[in-house]
Amino acid sequence: MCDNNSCVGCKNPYTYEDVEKIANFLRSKVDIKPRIGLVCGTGLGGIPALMTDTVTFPYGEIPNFPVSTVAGHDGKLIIGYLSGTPIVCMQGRFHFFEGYPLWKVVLPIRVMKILGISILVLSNAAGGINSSYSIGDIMFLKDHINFVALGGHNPLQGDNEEKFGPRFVAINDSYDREILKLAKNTAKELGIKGVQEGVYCCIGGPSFETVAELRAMKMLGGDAVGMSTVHEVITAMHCGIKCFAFSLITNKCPMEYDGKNTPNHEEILDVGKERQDDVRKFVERLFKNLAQFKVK
Ligand SMILES: O=P(O)(O)O[C@H]1O[C@H](CO)[C@@H](O)[C@H]1O
Ligand SMILES: Nc1nc2[nH]cnc2c(=O)[nH]1
Repeated sequence: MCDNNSCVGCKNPYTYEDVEKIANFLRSKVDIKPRIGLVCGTGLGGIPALMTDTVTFPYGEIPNFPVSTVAGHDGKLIIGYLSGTPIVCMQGRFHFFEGYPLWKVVLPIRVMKILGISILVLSNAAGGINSSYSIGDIMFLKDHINFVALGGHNPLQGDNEEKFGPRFVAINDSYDREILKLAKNTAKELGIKGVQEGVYCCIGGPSFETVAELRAMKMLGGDAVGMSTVHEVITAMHCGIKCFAFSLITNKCPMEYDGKNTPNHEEILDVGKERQDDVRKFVERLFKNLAQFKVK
């Protein structure tokens, strides 16, 4: 094991106070107290354009923060307002496959917690496993299957930091039912087509899935697959943040051995661009509706 706090096997060295220092750095530069956090997935980095009164921090300028290495992830933390609500937005996230240990992938969520968020909205690009899904559909997550955690990698591993939450945390109710209801009503209000509700499977990546793996996921009840989100959700649940997540279905997964539907990152980015108007409209209205949402 190396000592640079970056390899997968490294134990999380960040105490609550270390994370607080990062939050204090941000607080020293901006007066806004964010209420909601937003994580923009692959190809969904256009959402921050909707924000007002923004202060932008490239990840490289935040002390002790990781940096984004994936195309479609700009690598900026933006604090400002969305639909009148103070928010903190990650324009680009970190992934396990980038070589970061999971505790580092989720570090921004703990920073957001200390900044004061009580709700986290996450987005991602995902491949559709459910045969009734079409490219461009928006799937609201009702649950997930986390193959990374089932395989032994969990962002909460290592010493537990009690100031964030307990050693053992229940995550059977990760996707807040009330926010999910609000999101469904929001999509209905706007007449957005192709809205689904389903189970997101998380793999480590960066290779996509084999046909046999996809068929196994389908048998287990998975509707879509990607390489992110669930680690952030686990961390948010650990420190008492309510979560809502949605996937943009950017491709149909290859469920047959016929060479069709082979996923590639460029097409995934293109679908993100094609659907950005509806996604932006939805996110803007969701945040407007969330402004009235009382966190219990
Ligand atoms: O989950 P986000 O960050 O949207 O990224 C998705 O897109 C990438 C594949 O093109 C993978 O990283 C997958 O997880
Ligand atoms: N793992 C995975 N991630 C994706 N992100 C977007 N599409 C896909 C996919 O088909 N598989």
